[in-house]
Amino acid sequence: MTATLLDGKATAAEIKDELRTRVKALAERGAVPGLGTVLVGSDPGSQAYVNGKHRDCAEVGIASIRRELPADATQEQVDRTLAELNADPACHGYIVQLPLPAHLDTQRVLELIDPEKDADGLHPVNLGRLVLGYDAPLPCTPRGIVELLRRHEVPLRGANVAVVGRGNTVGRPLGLLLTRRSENATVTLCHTGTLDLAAHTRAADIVIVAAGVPGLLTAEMVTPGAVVVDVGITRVIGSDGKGRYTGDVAPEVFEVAGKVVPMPGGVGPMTRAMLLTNVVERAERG
Ligand SMILES: Nc1nc2c(c(=O)[nH]1)N[C@@H](CN(C=O)c1ccc(C(=O)N[C@@H](CCC(=O)O)C(=O)O)cc1)CN2
Repeated sequence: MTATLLDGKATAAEIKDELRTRVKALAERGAVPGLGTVLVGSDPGSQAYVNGKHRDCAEVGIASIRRELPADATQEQVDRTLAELNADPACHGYIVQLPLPAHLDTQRVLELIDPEKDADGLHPVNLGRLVLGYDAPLPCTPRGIVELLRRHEVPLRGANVAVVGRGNTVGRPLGLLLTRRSENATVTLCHTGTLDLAAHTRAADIVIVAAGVPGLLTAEMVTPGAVVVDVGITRVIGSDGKGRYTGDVAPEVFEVAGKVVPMPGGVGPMTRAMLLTNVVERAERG
């Protein structure tokens, strides 16, 4: 048996089509949603991701606002840039591309984003709102995973879900999303302190791996027919000396699982689509 692939790229394209219609409706009311990005330094990977976000904006009709600072930018310069975006009425939401250079205080930077303009949904106020079940921009990767599973009719209600990884951007908020009444899944949040990881993943209907450990999830750790979601994305150097990205799911898992969200082509494109969704929703609220 080979698993059915849940295509994040195609699903993200569908979502972008829907967003294009919503953006047109906003334009008829004289409102153009705007997404801002703040890039500090010239890391090629981060530049590529930021360029991708602006390409996505152009595709759906969202206005792009780009702020670029040198790698040696001071904390003050960054703070000033965020204050400008917070005050800019054309900017409905923005993100600070991570990781930031080591001399900058990432937590301070994230906290300086106006929570109402937090397109990544990572501000402590918005994570707190998620805990309390209040309306808030949702973190893009967890939201993208839930949306992809929903659109591919993977039942969540009553499902046993093992989430591997307790990071603040994926694992922890994903546990919160999946246990909302609207999803009603039962979540086991596994991490480096988990004693018998395989026992938890084998007991799960859905296994979501966001550990950043290439090949961590092997075939013996998955019950036949389970749904597996690969969130891992680690840059490795192949035997040919070339760099490439690899996920957390070992290739043999595809022979055991019923459905797999692969990397590439799964969670990454959905994360990008959810960023656009957060900005359009913000603009629709006026
Ligand atoms: N402020 C943020 N910084 C970072 C985030 C984020 O969500 N917000 N995530 C990553 C980088 N990132 C977006 O910024 C991102 C990474 C990967 C993908 C993606 O689509 N990946 C492809 C595979 C790799 C590739 O082709 O480049 C895939 O999964 O198919 C999208 C966005 C860190 N920083």
